[in-house]
Order: sequence, then C-alpha cells, then structure tokens
Amino acid sequence: MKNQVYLACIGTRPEIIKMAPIYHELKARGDQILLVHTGQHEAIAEALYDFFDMPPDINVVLKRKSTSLAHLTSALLDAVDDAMQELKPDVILVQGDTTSAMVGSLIAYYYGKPVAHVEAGLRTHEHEPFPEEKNRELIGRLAHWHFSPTKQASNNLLQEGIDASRIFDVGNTVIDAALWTRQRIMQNNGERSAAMPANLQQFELDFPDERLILVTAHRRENWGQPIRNIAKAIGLVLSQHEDVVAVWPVHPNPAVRTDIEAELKKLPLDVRQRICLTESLGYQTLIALLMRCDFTLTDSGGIQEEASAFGKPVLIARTSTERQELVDNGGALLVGTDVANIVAHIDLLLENQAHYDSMKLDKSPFGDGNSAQRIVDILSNKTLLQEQAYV
Ligand SMILES: CC(=O)N[C@@H]1[C@@H](OP(=O)(O)OP(=O)(O)OC[C@H]2O[C@@H](n3ccc(=O)[nH]c3=O)[C@H](O)[C@@H]2O)O[C@H](CO)[C@@H](O)[C@@H]1O
Repeated sequence: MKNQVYLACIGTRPEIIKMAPIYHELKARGDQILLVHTGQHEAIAEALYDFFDMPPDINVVLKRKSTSLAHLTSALLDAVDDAMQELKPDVILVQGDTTSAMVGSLIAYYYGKPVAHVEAGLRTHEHEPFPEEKNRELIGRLAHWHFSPTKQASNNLLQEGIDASRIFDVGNTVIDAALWTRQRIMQNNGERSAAMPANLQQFELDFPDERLILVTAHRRENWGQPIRNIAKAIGLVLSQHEDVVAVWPVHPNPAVRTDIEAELKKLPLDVRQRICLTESLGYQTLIALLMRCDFTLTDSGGIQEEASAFGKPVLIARTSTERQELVDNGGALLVGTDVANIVAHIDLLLENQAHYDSMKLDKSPFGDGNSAQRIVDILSNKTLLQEQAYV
C-alpha cells in the first residue's frame, strides 16, 4: 500500500507555530509532509520556518492588488490550486481559521482529497472575529478529521451535526510547540539572547528583577481607541507601581504602533522608560518573556494558550473569547478594553497574592504537549481506511 503524502497549507504566524509539531512528528515516523506557504504573512513567516526547521516546498508570493478579502481569497485559490497540481498530495492539513486554511480546505474538496483540520471547533457564536468565525464554520463543513483542542470545541462541532466518529479531542499543538521551545531556551539561552532586538536586551539589563507584564494587542476589533485605552491603562498602573515594568511587542501594522506611541508619549519619562515597545518578536523571545513575566494582558489567542502552559495569569483584552475554558478554569479573566476596568484587574493581581495564586494554573486546559503525537496516531490509522473512500 502506498504511503500517504501530506500537504500542509499554511500562511500565518500561528499556523506555522501550531503546525510545526505535526510536521516533525510525521517526519520522525518517515511520512512525507510537504508545505505550501500561502504568503498571507510575509516577513515574520520566514524566521519562523527557519526556527522550526521546516522549509516550504512552495512559497507563494502574493501580489496584493488591494486589502480586499475577496481578492486575497481568489489569489489564494489560484495559488493553492497550482500547488495541488504540482505536489499531488493525498491528505491536506489545515490549521485554525485563516483564509489560507479555508481555501486549502475548499481546494482539497474540489480534488476529492480528505482534509484534517487542526484546532477545530473554536467558536464565539458571534459575528466577530471577522472573517475567522465563518472560516471555522466553513472548514468544519469540509473537513474529514476534526482535531479539536478541548471538550468544549468538540461539543461545538457535535452541535453542528458533525459525526462524533470524526471528532478527536487531542489538545492544542501550540502547547507542544511552547514546551519544546522552552526546552530549547533552557538548553541554549545564548541563542535566545542573540535573537532579541537590541532595545529589549538593554531593557532586560536595566530591569532584571522588576515585576513584568507582557502586553500584546493586535486584533482588528481593538484597533484605534481600544488599543489606546490599553496603553493608557498600562501607563496608569506603572505610575502607581515603581517596581513594575511592561514589555509590549507591537504588531507590524503601523497604525497600531502610532496609536500606542501617542498615548505613551504623554507619560512622565521615568514611567515611559519602564515600558519597552518592541517590534514583533521571534518565537523563542516571546516564549522566554512568557516564562519570565508575572502575567499577561493580551488579545492574542495563542498567547492565552501558551501562558496557561506556564501557569501565568491572563487578562484578556476582549469582551468575548473562543477560549472560554481558560476563563472557566480560573486562569484568565475577560477584562475588555475599558481603562478603569483594566487598571482595577491589574492592581488586584499586583496587590493581592491570594488572587494572583488563584489564577496560576497547574495544568493547561489546552493540552499536555503530546497533541501532535495523538494527531499522527489517528491519521496513521484512518488514512488507510480513507484510501478506499477517496481514491
Ligand atoms: C482576528 C484574530 O484574532 N485572529 C487570530 C489570530 O491568532 P492569534 O491571536 O493567536 O495571533 P497572534 O497573537 O498574532 O499570534 C500568536 C502566536 O504568535 C506568537 N508571537 C506573538 C507575538 C510576537 O511578537 N511573537 C510571537 O512569536 C505567540 O506566541 C503565539 O504563538 O490571528 C490568526 C491568523 O493570523 C487567526 O487565525 C486567529 O483567529
């Protein structure tokens, strides 16, 4: 019986991080895994492929005529179609909820090839995040294997009528990636330091022992005033607590940086100096910061998951989340983007040790670091059955 050829269709930072453990698990077992990078993220993607040692077999260079989603979708349909014809895979792997994942699933369907959806079943049941929520639903209709990270995600799929035999509660591969990266940092801290931006290196020297808040905010729904509110809240907190510093890796979108800087420049110099705004960070630097920080204020999905693996409390700068498990387990609080509310929640974490301890989880609800192994075990068994159905 011929070996399956897998094709992962990925294009953004979280997809690369969350696909890496599966890529290496398949390789370790001697399976053939090919990669098409759709080009949805450009600059930050290349460094990640290097870090995870997973060179794409096809690198799509997107010629963006506009920022229109329809244009992105049509460009990706053409590009992934070409990749399918060239690489002739048997199984398509997609991750999450991006346009790349949605297009990869649709093309696979057109070619009659089965789709394995990694991180299946996340839902807000709202219009937001746009267009990710609908991408998730569409991929859910097209996928053959649904690798859900939690019971709640599995239940979402069951409620949409997906057959239980196709849903596998395997945990989230982001925990595999985060624990693997922590190990790599512990074995070679020099590599991590070399990869850090100069201003962050200096900041670490200037503030080695202060309590540290890791801040990130990039979601479209938070652009503009909400991000300014987050910056204002951080400024207020640091004005009240001289032993607290913040590191804020800023999303590549220039409008986001302008808004943050507009707020931070209003602060007195001694407070402003305790906030390190950096460019978007390499993965191991980000993980090292998560290991070092006291807690994180973030609207990122991946960072919520990773923080839970390191027992770090999370304040979520959103009003709803598709990762409610962490809130239910007590590891995170939805604090929105109102200045006073954020300040009150940060103060509580800084001043009330019992509250802080209650938000430190021993165990992540998102996985134990063995998700890729489970996924590949399942694919290895089921792909044999699938050959009958699809070939
Ligand atoms: C609209 C929206 O909300 N979309 C979501 C968003 O996913 P997210 O919220 O998880 O995305 P981010 O926060 O960008 O990435 C997280 C990963 O990046 C690492 N990281 C972060 C900062 C840094 O400086 N260096 C890093 O290495 C970090 O540790 C983590 O693993 O975008 C995806 C498509 O882009 C969507 O599919 C997903 O719905």
